[in-house]
Amino acid sequence: MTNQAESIRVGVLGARGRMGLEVCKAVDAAGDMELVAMLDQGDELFKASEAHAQVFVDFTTPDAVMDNLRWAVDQGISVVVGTTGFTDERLSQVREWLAAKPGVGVLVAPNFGLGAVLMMQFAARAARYFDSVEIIEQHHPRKLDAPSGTSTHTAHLIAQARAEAGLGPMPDATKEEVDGARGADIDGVRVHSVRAAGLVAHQEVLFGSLGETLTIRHDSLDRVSFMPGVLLGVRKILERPGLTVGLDSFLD
Ligand SMILES: NC(=O)c1ccc[n+]([C@@H]2O[C@H](COP(=O)([O-])OP(=O)(O)OC[C@H]3O[C@@H](n4cnc5c(N)ncnc54)[C@H](O)[C@@H]3O)[C@@H](O)[C@H]2O)c1
Ligand SMILES: O=C(O)C1=N[C@H](C(=O)O)CCC1
Repeated sequence: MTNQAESIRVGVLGARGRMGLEVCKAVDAAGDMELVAMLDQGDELFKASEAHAQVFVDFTTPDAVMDNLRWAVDQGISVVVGTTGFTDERLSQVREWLAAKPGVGVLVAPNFGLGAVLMMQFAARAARYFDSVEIIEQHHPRKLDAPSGTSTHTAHLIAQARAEAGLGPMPDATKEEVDGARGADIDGVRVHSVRAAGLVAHQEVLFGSLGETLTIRHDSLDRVSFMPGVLLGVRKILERPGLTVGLDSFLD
């Protein structure tokens, strides 16, 4: 049963989108949360502060998210962000805004699937033991960006682990005859983006070494897979001022 006195007041941005609709349902069904605002493109953000939202959940677009974040942080509203497109420059900008608002928290998580978080952790752990690694991410064809936020984050983690282990570039004698044939180069890791009807969100990390390969794969078969992670973010963000990147540190 909802205890109104302790409920977290949540506003959803991108509420009419694929993820936003799912988040509204999950927040509405959570006994410890109250859905106080459902906003999409064209709606005025001040409606959420009028509704006294304590936390925003943003699943909008890479073009929209920074303006939303700026406004929320200025208003003292903490934000759980699933929207992709976060470069190092964007993260530095958010840190700057937060420096002026010490009580406010922002969580930017490239993937809220708990299995996906583990897949990234396992990939980072395996990285030092293999000569080669490539990432194949697969998504539905209405996705606006490539490569995915998850694959970019995974590539950063792998590159960091390889650098810490003193590994050099991967063996690869191939001359690319057609641009793009070898995928995108993210921190020295090749990332291949597949878009096909019927898919939701999937990623394989393929490692190779002498006479063996290791494949780590995660599949989100339905957008409900992201909801436990989103709700965890909402529950924890009010105790986590400043910027947090990735859901990892919110897990026990
Ligand atoms: N982190 C994760 O676990 C995760 C999971 C799924 C999707 N995503 C990301 O979330 C984002 C949204 O994905 P989606 O599939 O729901 O997209 P979508 O296109 O279905 O939904 C986006 C919604 O945002 C709305 N919107 C656009 N500008 C807005 C603004 N200024 N204010 C409020 N709403 C605005 C659009 O009208 C649309 O309804 C993408 O960046 C996607 O990559 C992240
Ligand atoms: O459907 C999407 O869009 C997704 N985007 C995220 C990404 O870019 O990694 C997470 C998975 C779903």
